Amino acid sequence: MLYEIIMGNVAVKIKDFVKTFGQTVAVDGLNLEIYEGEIFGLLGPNGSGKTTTLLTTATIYKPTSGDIYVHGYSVSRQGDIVRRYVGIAFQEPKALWIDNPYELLIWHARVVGYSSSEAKQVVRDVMEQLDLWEHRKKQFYQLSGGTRKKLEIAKVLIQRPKVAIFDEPTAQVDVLTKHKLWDVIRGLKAEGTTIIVATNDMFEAERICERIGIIYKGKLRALGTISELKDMVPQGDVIEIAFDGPEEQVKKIISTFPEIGHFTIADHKARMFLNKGEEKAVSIVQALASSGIKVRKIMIQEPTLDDVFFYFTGARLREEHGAA
Ligand SMILES: Nc1ncnc2c1ncn2[C@@H]1O[C@H](COP(=O)(O)OP(=O)(O)OP(=O)(O)O)[C@@H](O)[C@H]1O
Repeated sequence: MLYEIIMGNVAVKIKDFVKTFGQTVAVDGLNLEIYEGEIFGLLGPNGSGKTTTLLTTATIYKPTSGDIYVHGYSVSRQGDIVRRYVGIAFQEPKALWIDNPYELLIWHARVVGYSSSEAKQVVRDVMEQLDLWEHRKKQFYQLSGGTRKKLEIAKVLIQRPKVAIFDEPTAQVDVLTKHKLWDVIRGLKAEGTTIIVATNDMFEAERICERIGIIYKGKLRALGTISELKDMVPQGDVIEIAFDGPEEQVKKIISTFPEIGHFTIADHKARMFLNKGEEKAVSIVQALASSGIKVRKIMIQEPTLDDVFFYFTGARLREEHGAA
């Protein structure tokens, strides 16, 4: 685990939330609570309803039915108050009628309440922090994908909202920049910010999210910490042991462990499928060793988040959008 999770006050409560666009049901009865100070990940492939949920939380859309509450305030009825709590980094910069990144961030800083001189200072600080300063006067079309993402994230850093929302913050961004942006997000968490990240990248989810909601076709399919979700996959862990000794004997020993769902033995290698493999591996190795079997190599593999996603949805995250 990356962080200790303390389930505290609810920062965002999503209650029976439905959003339709014409005939399209984008979100279909979502219920979810996000706790103050956590990094929560909404994990799902393109089109699963993540952006719609985030944009509604940020009061850009209104729910078709149900509601979302931010620190107790309804996005449907108290949007003005909700907007004081929420900041969002969109998938792509908007407001591109503004001349350049610097002017965009100055405009944003003024909107969120900085005076003119404060705005200049905070914009410069944040642009320097994100290595954006050299791009400040460029045209938007000249910016790389990574720089555009940073620009959106800069808005959140300027605003310092209580609830910070990031919609696919590192999609199509190079690895170095990804790490930098993840550090920025962790830094906000360290300051006590509640963070919601929408992602279809399981590595991103593993790196930064403490709890995850798996969303697919507008519905929540599973919820938990990453290790809880992995443990929910029946016999999701694999222990592979290479050994010297008679295979028949190894088969007998392994059969005495009821927690091993099934196993195969071939070429002096046993592959066992079970849950909580890390906890069980020691006793399996001890049982083999005390019967005179020499264990040459042991490998424990837990399910990937893609396996978890498949278990709950029948679909693959990777296939549907090709995450690296
Ligand atoms: N403004 C809109 N008008 C019509 N349909 C929309 C609109 N926004 C989203 N949808 C549809 O709602 C569904 C959910 O889309 P949404 O953007 O919320 O998913 P997502 O998981 O965020 O995916 P992506 O990463 O592609 O944004 C999709 O079928 C999408 O086509």
